[in-house]
Amino acid sequence: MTKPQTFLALNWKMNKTPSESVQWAEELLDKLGDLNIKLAIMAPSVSLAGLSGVLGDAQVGLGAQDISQHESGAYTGEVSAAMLKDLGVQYAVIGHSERREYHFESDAVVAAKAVQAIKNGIVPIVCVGEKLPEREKGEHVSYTLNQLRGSLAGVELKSADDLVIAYEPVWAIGTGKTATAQDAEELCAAIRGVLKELYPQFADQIVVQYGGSVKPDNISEICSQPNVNGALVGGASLQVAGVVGMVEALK
Ligand SMILES: O=C[C@H](O)COP(=O)(O)O
Repeated sequence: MTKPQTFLALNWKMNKTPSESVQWAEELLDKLGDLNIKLAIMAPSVSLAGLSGVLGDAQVGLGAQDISQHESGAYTGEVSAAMLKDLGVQYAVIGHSERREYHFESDAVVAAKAVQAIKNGIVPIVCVGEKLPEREKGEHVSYTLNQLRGSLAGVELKSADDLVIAYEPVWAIGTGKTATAQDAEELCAAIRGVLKELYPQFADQIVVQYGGSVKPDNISEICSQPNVNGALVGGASLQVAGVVGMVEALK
């Protein structure tokens, strides 16, 4: 199987003001050489317009960190997929564990958001992954695959490029505890198995990322696993040097 192109997605979470974002992106573009991978910034919604202006048609893509499950209407505070698309947004993180935990997003809500994204030409990066108790009970595979099936209910694809999955074990997020490359491969391979059932014609080419304390030192080993096609990175994505380090490590 030919692996899909490696995709490094930078999830800034709730960091950087709009003006800091623009300055950061200008510095990154200045320091980045030619890319042999896909690279995109997942920014807070208030920073997307400014970033869109800076990134333009450059080789760095633009993503949001969430999307409304609704098309439009009386949903105060929500941002629709169509609004994001209009700004030039190409990707959206959907169902991140922080949204599942702090905003009580269920698998059904995650699936509805993924449907909205695809309908509007935005690629959802659908996040799944177990917490520590499931890992300790040895239930991490079944838990994550159940979550995946629920989060993809009713999600239809026209091509492999319509969807990205991120496997993020919650115990490894922001803790400095990285899953081993073998842990990442175990789950990413299992995820691909479910993708083969759901989307047999596209599964081999759907990008499956790993996320959780990824940094320049460990990204290469993790992404060299057969079923790992990139990373969703939080902490190490906040400094330009960290991003340049990860891009270099993947060369
Ligand atoms: O979306 C990114 C993940 O939550 C990983 O965050 P982290 O790299 O800070 O552990």
